[in-house]
Amino acid sequence: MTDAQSIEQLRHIGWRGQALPADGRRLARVVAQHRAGYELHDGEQVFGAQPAGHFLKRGLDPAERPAVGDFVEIEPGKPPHIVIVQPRRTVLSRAAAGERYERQVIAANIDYVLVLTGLDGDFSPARIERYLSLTEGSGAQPVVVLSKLDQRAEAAERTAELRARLPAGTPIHAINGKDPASVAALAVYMQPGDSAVLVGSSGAGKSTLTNTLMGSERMATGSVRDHDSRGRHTTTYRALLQLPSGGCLIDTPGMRELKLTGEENLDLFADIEALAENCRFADCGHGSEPGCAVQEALDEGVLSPERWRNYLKLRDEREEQATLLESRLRRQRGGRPAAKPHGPRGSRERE
Ligand SMILES: Nc1nc2c(ncn2[C@@H]2O[C@H](COP(=O)(O)OP(=O)(O)OP(=O)(O)O)[C@@H](O)[C@H]2O)c(=O)[nH]1
Ligand SMILES: [Zn+2]
Repeated sequence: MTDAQSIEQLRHIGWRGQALPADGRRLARVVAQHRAGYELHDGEQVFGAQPAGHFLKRGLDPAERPAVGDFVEIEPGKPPHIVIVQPRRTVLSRAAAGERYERQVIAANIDYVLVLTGLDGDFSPARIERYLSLTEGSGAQPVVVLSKLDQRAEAAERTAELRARLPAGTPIHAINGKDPASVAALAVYMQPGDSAVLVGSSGAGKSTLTNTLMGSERMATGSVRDHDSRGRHTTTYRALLQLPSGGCLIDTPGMRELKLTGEENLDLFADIEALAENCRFADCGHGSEPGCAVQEALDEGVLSPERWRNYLKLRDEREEQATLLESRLRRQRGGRPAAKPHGPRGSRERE
């Protein structure tokens, strides 16, 4: 570690603050969390650190502990200690598995979630919608990236199909992940102070895109690693990449296991929920009920059956999760019933 930290350097690890910490503390970003402690990046190098005692207190909300993506203030020492977690600008989280209900922070301070899908056999609007619903409420902006533009004749139709289906304003980019000129369109999401994560199924082209984004710098680092004992540096190497465009790309294993938590709003389907408000019966099951606005929209081709099915699937999953969440909260409170996140609607005909 050098003496003075530069704000310029911190911008390249995604920091957007104005004032450096006082009292001899330094600023760094959490890039990985292990049982044995944290791995931090200070804009220059990666090093290990321990949380200060107050983070280990029993009963502390786990969300208050340092998490991947956090900017933390550290006190020097061997090892250095994390004393403060700076306020988060965004939080990607999920309900943690386990006996007690807990929210687990997957990554903090992520500005853009790049949802990567191939225009080939990987193409699935339903899966894209699922990823988009995961970012709802996080503060991070989702960006849909379609790879393999060079490979598929039907690329234009698929892109158009998606544009018509997703909420207006969702950025969609079709690219060839191997071509730097094509990938350059994504640089707007990776400027100094920006942090992006890349999600998508295996084979979608995440590594290919990452390599192209990194350009020659990544290749240089890659060849160094090849002479290294592989594995040992892998986490460090992958966890936070400083991009030539000035921003950074964070790669955390947690991002690949995102699940719906029961708290999503499904804002993405606001039009369907508005449509259902027009059914004759307030508790319409949208099956064979008379006066069902959803069936009418399906019949008229205004609503696509595929999108309707995906909405139902995500809604059921959300309700299942919400029930689980409620029973966990009740157990935690010792048997007292909780307010239901999504209560049943009254069975009555509308006026
Ligand atoms: N032609 C073409 N091929 C691509 C493109 N993007 C990825 N590929 C190819 O698709 C295959 C899978 O790409 P990867 O980058 O390894 O995919 P990944 O998402 O990192 O996959 P995992 O590591 O399994 O998660 C490779 O053979 C790439 O060369 C693209 O835009 N155009
Ligand atoms: Zn209905």
